[in-house]
Amino acid sequence: MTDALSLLHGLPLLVWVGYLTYLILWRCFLSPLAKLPGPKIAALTYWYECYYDIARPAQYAFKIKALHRKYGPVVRIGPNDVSISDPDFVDAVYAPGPGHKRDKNSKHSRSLGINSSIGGSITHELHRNRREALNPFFSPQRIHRLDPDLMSKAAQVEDLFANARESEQVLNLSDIYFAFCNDVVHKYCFGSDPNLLSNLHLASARRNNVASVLGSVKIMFHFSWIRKLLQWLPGSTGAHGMMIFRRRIRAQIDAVLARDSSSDETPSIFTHLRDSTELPAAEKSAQRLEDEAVLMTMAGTYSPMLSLVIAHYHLLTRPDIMTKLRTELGAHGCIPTAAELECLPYLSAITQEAHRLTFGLTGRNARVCPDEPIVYKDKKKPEQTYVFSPGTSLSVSTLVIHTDESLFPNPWVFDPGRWLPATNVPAATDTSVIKEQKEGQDAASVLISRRRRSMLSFMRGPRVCIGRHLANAEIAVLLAVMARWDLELFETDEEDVKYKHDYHVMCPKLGSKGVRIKVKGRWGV
Ligand code: HEM
Repeated sequence: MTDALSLLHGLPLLVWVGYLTYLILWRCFLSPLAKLPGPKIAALTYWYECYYDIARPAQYAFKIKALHRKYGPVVRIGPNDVSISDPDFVDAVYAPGPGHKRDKNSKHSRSLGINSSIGGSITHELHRNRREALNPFFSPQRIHRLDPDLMSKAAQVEDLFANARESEQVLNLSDIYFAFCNDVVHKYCFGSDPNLLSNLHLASARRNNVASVLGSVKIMFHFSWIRKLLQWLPGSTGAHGMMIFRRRIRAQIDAVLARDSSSDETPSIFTHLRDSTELPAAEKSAQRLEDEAVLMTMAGTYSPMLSLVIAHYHLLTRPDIMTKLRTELGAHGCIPTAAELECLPYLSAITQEAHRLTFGLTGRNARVCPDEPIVYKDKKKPEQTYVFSPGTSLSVSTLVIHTDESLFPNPWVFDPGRWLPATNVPAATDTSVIKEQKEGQDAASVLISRRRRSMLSFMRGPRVCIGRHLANAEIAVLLAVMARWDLELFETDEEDVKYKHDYHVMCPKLGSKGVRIKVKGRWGV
């Protein structure tokens, strides 16, 4: 009897040991993925991933790049994670075309804790239904209706520059652009302008709060179970920052749900979701709408702010680029509409280059095909074919592609010329260009369209960033504003804008205060 009892007590331990042995054997030696090149022993230890992600987030993406250099285009980077570095394989992973499904990797997607948002939707079908409800708000035509809002916010930015010139005050562009994007997206979501641009101290606090949320993403990625615990520890963790952020958003959602359509002053994205007759009730619960709004406001504020400060930093350090932009804008006395600005080739090239060096999402943004194998053929070794079975987590690293020297020579240099035909005549010996060239198409266009196809800033396929047209409209208008002012950098250098850490989005040197400037005057006046 005693023997039987002690056996029973030892059972949980036995089950654990058995399970761990199974994991180690399967993941390291028996699973089809174990045969891939890459850090095999490292893949054995889940802790290796944690170490790189949490202790050395700066190095993680660079580590993947180094692994590709060593092993080639296919590398196993985690127990169930395969990284591919071939730009021509981007669409097979992210945009396979109609009839093919791509789920998200549930572990990767839960690190922000907004599981019921569109971005947190794991399965292809659930994501499609949520996306359909939001799509009408994000077409280029619909975004251009926001021109009056963009113009009035741009005028506010100009007032800030004018006042700072008078008072010789130092301005923080990161705070200003954060506030600008926040006001625009908040009004679109909820119908009212929070006017963060009128309170730059608050904008700075909110920007730092979002940065602290992002700073904790890697810890949450590996230890999502401690979120609940950490959020009650004030100050020290991003989890607490997220709780504060969520409360603010929840108050907006509760206010929307408390009203009905007859009392809405301005229709907005969330009044539309509330009144939708197509969405089932569960999709309109306060909790789900809160998740959706947290994603929308966070993504709609922080990411375009990053592209804007990167563009502006380089315009201020590279007078040749600023001169070309001013020449292109020269004919326009007042700020043209976003639609007009987006047709300007040099301005669009600056935008594209800023997106390239902002890198979109820097972490592993994997896709899982649930129902069919994905086949990859190595171009350099035609005899080598990889077949990834359904359920394999595949990702293409933005850092690896955006700094691929064969696509973007001198990749860390900010060079809008990469996106313009006149400055991109490929060598006559470049047979890959010749092969791709269609009748009547010049070689430069082939090269540029290959670069465009490889860009991952907004991702590709059915989960491509829904806010990309809004982001580009905001950037176009603010680039036109930048060109009208003579500014100089204040205690800011490249370390304040360069990719140093991977916190889901790129993060410059820790402790950076942002891009700061002094206003010398109106340009040309
Ligand atoms: C330069 C600015 C921006 C960048 C670089 C960017 C980048 C991205 C990327 C890479 C994704 C794909 C995420 C994934 O695969 O999980 C994404 C999705 C998303 N973005 Fe953006 N974004 C930007 C601006 C915006 C703006 C202005 C909004 C707001 C209106 C926004 C809202 C969203 C939403 C809601 C999703 C989820 C879409 C889905 O899952 O279908 N983004 N963004």
